[in-house]
Amino acid sequence: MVDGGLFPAPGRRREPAPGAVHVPGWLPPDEQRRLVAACRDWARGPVPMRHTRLPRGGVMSVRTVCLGWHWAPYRYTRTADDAGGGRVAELPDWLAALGRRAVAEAYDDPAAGAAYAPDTALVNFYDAGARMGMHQDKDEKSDAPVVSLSLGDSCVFRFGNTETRTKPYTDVELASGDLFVFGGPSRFAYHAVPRTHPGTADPALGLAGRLNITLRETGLTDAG
Ligand SMILES: O=C(O)CCC(=O)C(=O)O
Ligand SMILES: [Fe+2]
Repeated sequence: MVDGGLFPAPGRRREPAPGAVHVPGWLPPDEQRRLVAACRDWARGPVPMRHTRLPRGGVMSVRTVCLGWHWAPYRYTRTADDAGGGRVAELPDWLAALGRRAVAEAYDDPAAGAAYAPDTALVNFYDAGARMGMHQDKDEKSDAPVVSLSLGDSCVFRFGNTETRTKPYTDVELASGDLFVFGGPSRFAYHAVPRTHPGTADPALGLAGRLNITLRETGLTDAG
């Protein structure tokens, strides 16, 4: 099932699963442009954007660069040991603040927003053929929500359940500027990006492809 129909009204919240909230058109165009520019900066280093290698030999089709903590399957470290060894860039305060606003508005809960303290961001770039298989975000030692921001080409975002990587799931269309937050009973739900829709980005954004930023709380400290 596709959630929301052809032309969902910007800003209307919907909840494909308990604790999973989709806010279409959350980021206005100027904030989208600012984020695209920031992603370009982060992709330049100190750690390069790379196709993540999986332990069984696979290579992810998306390219990823991380802020705050570096994710490589299946843990977080401060240095990018599978991508040149550099120390990851800081997660900027303004991005954490955007995450707090996202949680507050998605859940209509200012206290939940104020309590949110993301310390890592994964920035994924999808070219026309890239996708992401069904997985859980479960390397974090915190059950705080994941905040997802989408830019550029729209995609199909498959949002499932916590038990299996199969049905029941809901296929949600994520477009540029959309916010998706998953926490509470949906925090560890399986999800995927089976495909993007190449060429659907607004040319004014200046991005060919899709960017997705997820903010997370790792629950980690440098003390280990
Ligand atoms: O690209 C997306 O919308 C989802 C990305 C994702 O699931 C992840 O980075 O773990
Ligand atoms: Fe994920």
